[in-house]
Amino acid sequence: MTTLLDVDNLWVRFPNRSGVFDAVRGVSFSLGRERLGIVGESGSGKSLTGRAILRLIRSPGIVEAGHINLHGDNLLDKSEAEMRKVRGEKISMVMQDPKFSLNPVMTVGDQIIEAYRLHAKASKAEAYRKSVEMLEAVSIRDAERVMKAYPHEMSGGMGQRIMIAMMLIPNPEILIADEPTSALDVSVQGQVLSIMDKLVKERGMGLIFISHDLNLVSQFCDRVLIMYAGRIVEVCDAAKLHEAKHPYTQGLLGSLPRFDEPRDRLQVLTRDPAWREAPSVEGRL
Ligand SMILES: Nc1ncnc2c1ncn2[C@@H]1O[C@H](COP(=O)(O)OP(=O)(O)OP(=O)(O)O)[C@@H](O)[C@H]1O
Repeated sequence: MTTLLDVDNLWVRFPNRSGVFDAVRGVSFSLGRERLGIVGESGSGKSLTGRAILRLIRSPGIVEAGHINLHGDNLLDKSEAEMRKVRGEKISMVMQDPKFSLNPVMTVGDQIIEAYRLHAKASKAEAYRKSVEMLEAVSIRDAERVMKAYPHEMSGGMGQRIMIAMMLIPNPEILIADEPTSALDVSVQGQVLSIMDKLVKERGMGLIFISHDLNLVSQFCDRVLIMYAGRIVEVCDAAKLHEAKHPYTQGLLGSLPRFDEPRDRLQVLTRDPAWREAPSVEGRL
């Protein structure tokens, strides 16, 4: 499989009064034209890993890595202006709550048209037509009405699909989706997942899907990196996640409620201090 992105020995550090807190500790992995899940409990470093790739870690946070190569081109060597281009054209990121990403005082239509015209020379009428098409492509019915609406008038699922539509305008090669469906109800979640699935299969996009939901990731992704305390503790084929070997992954799986095997009590995850110290596992293709 072609490697789109290669992350080598990534660290994210935050200086504090007592020294430095290492939130991501030497993570290495690659991404092909696949659905790569990153799972782990809250605070394990999943979101920071995604943000660090796009160089979105704010000061005083520090990002260090051997390289973050996009087609062999190291993103760490790029200027801020070049990074804006990467973010606009090559790698897009969808966050959990689209309401924070959409401008509240502009109609949905004006925002999509503006985003479209930033990337392609087009008349307003042409951009309008394309924008309606884009909304239809993410299964929004009544797209013309939605174009006239403001973000607060949208449901969470609708907002998320609009964000995805906007992210697709530049036809990015990589989409980083950070808990993109956790605020959505199950049927809308299914629609959003199937849109992302299509992008991977039909456009050959690479998807990094960050989630704390192991069941969802095992069903939706191809490969999974399991993170604990800023490191990758295990890498699995998603379909084989239930055969995972690391006690942390087993513990996460054991603490999930199941319908087929009702349990009186859910397992409590006891953490072994040695897990923190073990070197990060490589998640390369
Ligand atoms: N700006 C910051 N300053 C200091 N510590 C931070 C900062 N941002 C994140 N952290 C810490 O880094 C760790 C990893 O954060 P991260 O957001 O990557 O976790 P996560 O695995 O995505 O968790 P969640 O599922 O809750 O989003 C957490 O302990 C968090 O408190």
